[in-house]
Amino acid sequence: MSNFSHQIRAASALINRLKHPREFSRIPMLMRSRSFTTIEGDRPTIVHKRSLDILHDPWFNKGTSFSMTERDRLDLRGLLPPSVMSSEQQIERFMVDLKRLEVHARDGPSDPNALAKWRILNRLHDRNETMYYKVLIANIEEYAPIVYTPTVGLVCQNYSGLFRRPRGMYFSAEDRGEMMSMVYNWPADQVDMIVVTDGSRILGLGDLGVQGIGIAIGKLDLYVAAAGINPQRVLPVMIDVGTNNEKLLKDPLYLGLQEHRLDGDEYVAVIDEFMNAVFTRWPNVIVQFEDFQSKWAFKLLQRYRSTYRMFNDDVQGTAGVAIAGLLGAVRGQGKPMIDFPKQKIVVAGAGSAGIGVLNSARKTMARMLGNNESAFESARSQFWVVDAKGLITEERENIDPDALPFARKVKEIQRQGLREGASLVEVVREVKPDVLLGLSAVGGLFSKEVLEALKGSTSTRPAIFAMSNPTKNAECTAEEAFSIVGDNIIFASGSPFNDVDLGNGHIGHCNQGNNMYLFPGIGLGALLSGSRIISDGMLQAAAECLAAYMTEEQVLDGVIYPSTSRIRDITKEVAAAVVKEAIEEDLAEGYREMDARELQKLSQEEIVNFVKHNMWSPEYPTLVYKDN
Ligand SMILES: NC(=O)c1ccc[n+]([C@@H]2O[C@H](COP(=O)([O-])OP(=O)(O)OC[C@H]3O[C@@H](n4cnc5c(N)ncnc54)[C@H](O)[C@@H]3O)[C@@H](O)[C@H]2O)c1
Ligand SMILES: O=C(O)C[C@H](O)C(=O)O
Ligand SMILES: [Mg+2]
Repeated sequence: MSNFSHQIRAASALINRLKHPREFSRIPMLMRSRSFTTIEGDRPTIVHKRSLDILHDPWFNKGTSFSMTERDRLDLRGLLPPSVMSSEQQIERFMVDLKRLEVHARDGPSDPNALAKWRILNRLHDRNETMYYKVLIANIEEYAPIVYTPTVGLVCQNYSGLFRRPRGMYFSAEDRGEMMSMVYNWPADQVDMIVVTDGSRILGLGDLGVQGIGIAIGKLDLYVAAAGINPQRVLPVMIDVGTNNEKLLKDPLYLGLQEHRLDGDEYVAVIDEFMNAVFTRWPNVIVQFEDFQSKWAFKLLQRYRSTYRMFNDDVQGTAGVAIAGLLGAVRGQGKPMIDFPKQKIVVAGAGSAGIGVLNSARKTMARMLGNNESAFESARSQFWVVDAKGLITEERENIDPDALPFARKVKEIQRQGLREGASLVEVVREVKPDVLLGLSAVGGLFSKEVLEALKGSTSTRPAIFAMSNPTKNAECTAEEAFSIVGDNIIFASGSPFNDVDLGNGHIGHCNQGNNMYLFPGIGLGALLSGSRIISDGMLQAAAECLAAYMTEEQVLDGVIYPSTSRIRDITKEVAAAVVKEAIEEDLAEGYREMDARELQKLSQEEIVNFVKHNMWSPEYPTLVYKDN
């Protein structure tokens, strides 16, 4: 199908799905004629170790849950207290310990116990993965902010002190020429998902060097919890090419290479070598690039996306989540989706995330306007982009080529009473936008003055997206947004905030606009489709699916993203949408016994079931010992 007709079809499908969100998102769960074997099925797991080696292996350890017969078979008798516990009892004991620290888990770093909770959870992760994921999945709303954003930011900042056991792999600039053999040091013969970072832009915390590995670990925790990727098949990776963080360069306890970052061709050669090595050992793996500084994020994406199964979460995952939220904000104003191209959008931040969102929002508008050149051009004029130097116009010197398509024309902005470099408050005051979206990494950027200016918005219900992470980098808090701009707004933030009591019996809803709603489904869908690449269409399908997940009633209540507690269900739907799109684009090559021809035959409902039955759940398998 040509790109053009595909996009037309996607636009009408989007409108259709959004008209009938329930039908699309609540596919009946009953199994139909076709049945699928799960990745694991009910087969026992073969282990080649016994005794203490089993107890010390978090992949196989069941702790006090080993039955007596298993204790006999695996030479464990006498190595554990005699009482055999059910996994529920095990969790109950663990939770007593964890709950001692219970204060306000959702407050992230402002919760003085967040790091202590992370430590307790991390120790469980290190000794018993099945139980760890059981706890995480059952309490995802409470513990996502601990193992993921925002606490993971604090973990990365304090990594040298927190480091106990290694998790994942480290490839350093000193490993050049060795990576192809090094990948064989990883114990798993099958790896489905790699999240890789070079630590150069960790959340809004800047260059954290080797300490950034925490981000890859946190993202993969969600891959297991939300997408049901088997934890034995995930691999967090840190590519340590040095750091430009002067504090770390001087810190005698820093665990990474204490030299300035490699750059230019040398840097690219390291990443090339890594990609070649991992795809040689695991040809079906999916590699998610995470928290690379913008300078490299786009270049590496362009370099690899048509040859490897990879995507950049900050550019592409964030774009999809933002589009879903922006469409939700239009519906939340009581307007039809098709009004999206009329929205005036001010974006603060023109880095990997901001530019990713802008490109995607512009394309979505253009599709709705007829998908031709003039539609694309007219969509451009809906955006005003402000970066560290103020409003970006054609007069900007040494303009970043990625930002150039969004530079305002001088005549245009003069008419609006603006100029090159105008401040955010001036832009908001003059433009009176429907949406103010922040991906600047500057905490408090949406100051009282800026929020006051937004009160002049021409929208009936202005939307504020304070998407920067972690909490202290959010452009404003939910409290500030509701108290200054008023009750009738839509608010979303990258890190979780509590809902706001508006004092009149009403609640100001705080949405979490975080790419966690998409990346696990994109990865799972790409894996199960067996697509060789991750196409724009697959990413668009993921975003549309998330947008369609919310009902009319919810969006009118200001709820534009689902609750984290729904993340496993959303991920399944998103993955199914990605698989379906891969099939339609003729990219799907199949997964295991489900080859491309079999995939082609599946109905929408069967695709959802196929996804569901390939999601790993944290249940202890029967262990069978076999000599190596
Ligand atoms: N919510 C999410 O899902 C999500 C996803 C990706 C990134 N993020 C967050 O977005 C932030 C930015 O990420 P990035 O990769 O684009 O970073 P980046 O460093 O590449 O870009 C930051 C941008 O903000 C601009 N900026 C700096 N100061 C500014 C100011 N005073 N006013 C306006 N703009 C200013 C910079 O000029 C730059 O264009 C980070 O905090 C990150 O955590 C959130
Ligand atoms: O990690 C997150 O919470 C979202 C995003 O990928 C970010 O870089 O901030
Ligand atoms: Mg990120």
